[in-house]
Amino acid sequence: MLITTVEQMRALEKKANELGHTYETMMEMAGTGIASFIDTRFYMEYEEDAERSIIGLVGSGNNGGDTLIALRELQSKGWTTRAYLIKERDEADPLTTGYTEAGGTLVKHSEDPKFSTLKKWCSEAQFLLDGVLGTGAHLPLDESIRSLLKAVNKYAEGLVILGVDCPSGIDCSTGEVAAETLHCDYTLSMAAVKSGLLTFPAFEYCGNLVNIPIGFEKHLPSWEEGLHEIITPLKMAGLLPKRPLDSHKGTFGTAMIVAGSINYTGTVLLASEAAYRSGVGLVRAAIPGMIHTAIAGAIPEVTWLLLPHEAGVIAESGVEVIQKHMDKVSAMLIGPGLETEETTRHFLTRLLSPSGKKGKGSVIGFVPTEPEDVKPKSNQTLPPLVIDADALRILADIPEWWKMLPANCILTPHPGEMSALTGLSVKEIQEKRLDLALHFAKEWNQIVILKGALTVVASPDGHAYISTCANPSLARAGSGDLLAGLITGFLAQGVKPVAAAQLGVWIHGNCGDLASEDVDAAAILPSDLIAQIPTSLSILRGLLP
Ligand SMILES: NC(=O)C1=CN([C@@H]2O[C@H](COP(=O)(O)OP(=O)(O)OC[C@H]3O[C@@H](n4cnc5c(N)ncnc54)[C@H](O)[C@@H]3O)[C@@H](O)[C@H]2O)[C@@H](O)CC1
Ligand SMILES: [K+]
Repeated sequence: MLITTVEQMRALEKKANELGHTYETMMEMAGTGIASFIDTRFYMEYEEDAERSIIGLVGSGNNGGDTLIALRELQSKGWTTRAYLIKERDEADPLTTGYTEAGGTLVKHSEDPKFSTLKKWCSEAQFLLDGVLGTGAHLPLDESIRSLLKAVNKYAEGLVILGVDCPSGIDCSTGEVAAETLHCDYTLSMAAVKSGLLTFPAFEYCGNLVNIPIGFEKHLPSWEEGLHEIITPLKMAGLLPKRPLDSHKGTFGTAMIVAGSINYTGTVLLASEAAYRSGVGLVRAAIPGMIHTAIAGAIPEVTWLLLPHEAGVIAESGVEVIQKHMDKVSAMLIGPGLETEETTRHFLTRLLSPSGKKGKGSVIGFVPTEPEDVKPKSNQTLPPLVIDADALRILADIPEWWKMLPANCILTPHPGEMSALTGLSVKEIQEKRLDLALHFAKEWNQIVILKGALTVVASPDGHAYISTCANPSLARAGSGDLLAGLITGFLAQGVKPVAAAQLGVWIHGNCGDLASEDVDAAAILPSDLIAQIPTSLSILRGLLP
């Protein structure tokens, strides 16, 4: 599903119109598409004709036009339909006459100044189509529209509300929301979701997003170029790595998880288990050796690489141990629970960069058996990387840190880490999530996953992919380890970085939705989310032909 700004959409429609796919045709397709979605989606639930009753709120613009056509089509499919005209439309408007000729009932607000008909209709209907305002809306709302929406808010309780293109009262460019806006159960987006809806609080009013094609695809074959996308399960299913029957563990790669410290042990387990459950052949966790006994029994499948430590954090000389064991590692996650001590900073910079300077710190406790004179390999020899959590914090303190990284690493900052990396405030970041993620992905030449509700995956090529998952069960310590582990697991199986990032983000969000289906989200732990990965994967595979 694609995302457009209002300007992009207008330009596309104009071009299609010039090429002979007229505005009238697009509106006809919009209206019939809405009707067929509603009829198909709700047919089984509301089989009795008497139960299939819908009111359309019809505004004066094209959004109202879409709505009249949809009502006409539903009327001819056997629904009981009623059109409530907010403002006068032209007497000779063919959309109005087409609707009444199909047998539809129509009332004008001027004939119902106290909304008594509206109230009665609401009490008799199951569905409400909100076609008051579309992309032409500008706030503040006129008093007439405010009073109408207020009345509907009062009378339409319990109805299934479907927004035509957007919930009326939202500015589709800025995302600004009028207080009277109806909370929709579905938003039926014409051709693409309008970008303003993918901001808060606008998104909270949209319900489920549905795409309604308006038929300009064949006239504008390259219309999708340059548009951002919503991460959809259907697309994700196509990105899953294949599982050939004659496979062996080597077929699915090896993920190395460089993580953990004396204070953060569980993080290693969460990331490692998530990587395994993504389907990877082997997970090797590179940890400060002293925490091994505490966690080794927790997941029998994980293999370990014990690194030297200083007071419980990975020590600089861990670099040589890792470099000796890179054979077959097909993706690496660095960061969860590392902490940011001096020796770990040196460890990270030397691991990432051939020019990383040796630090002065001494190694206490574990002494590596590997020789000390192994030269750091060029950073270009590192496998695909995911950089998360404390590794991001460490990098943030290094001027032009991104130059130390190979291109196309996956960085997974939450807004606080993004703030450390960019020097911007969390507020500034949250206000312009999409723009900033794209800006910095390009500047750093890295894939940026800006986490949080409506997570953005921004690629350095200027494309962004947005998750429409907004589930508070994901907002908990440890949830990020799960995401980073999943992505690393997919990378290790050979999935391309931008695809692995999207797969991880979708499955992570879906695990939150699955885990909170029948229980309170407040009680869900990241380990409950991990338990949902197999179900989530089978949902995706079930979508494959
Ligand atoms: N242009 C096209 O080719 C297509 C447009 N489509 C539909 O058309 C919509 C856009 O149509 P329009 O440009 O006519 O815009 P709208 O249907 O959003 O309505 C604009 C009208 O609302 C009034 N208005 C705007 N802000 C207001 C406010 N705050 N208070 C009171 N009145 C206000 C304007 O004066 C104008 O009369 C889309 O959202 C979509 O539903 C679809 O039919 C597909 C094709
Ligand atoms: K609308």
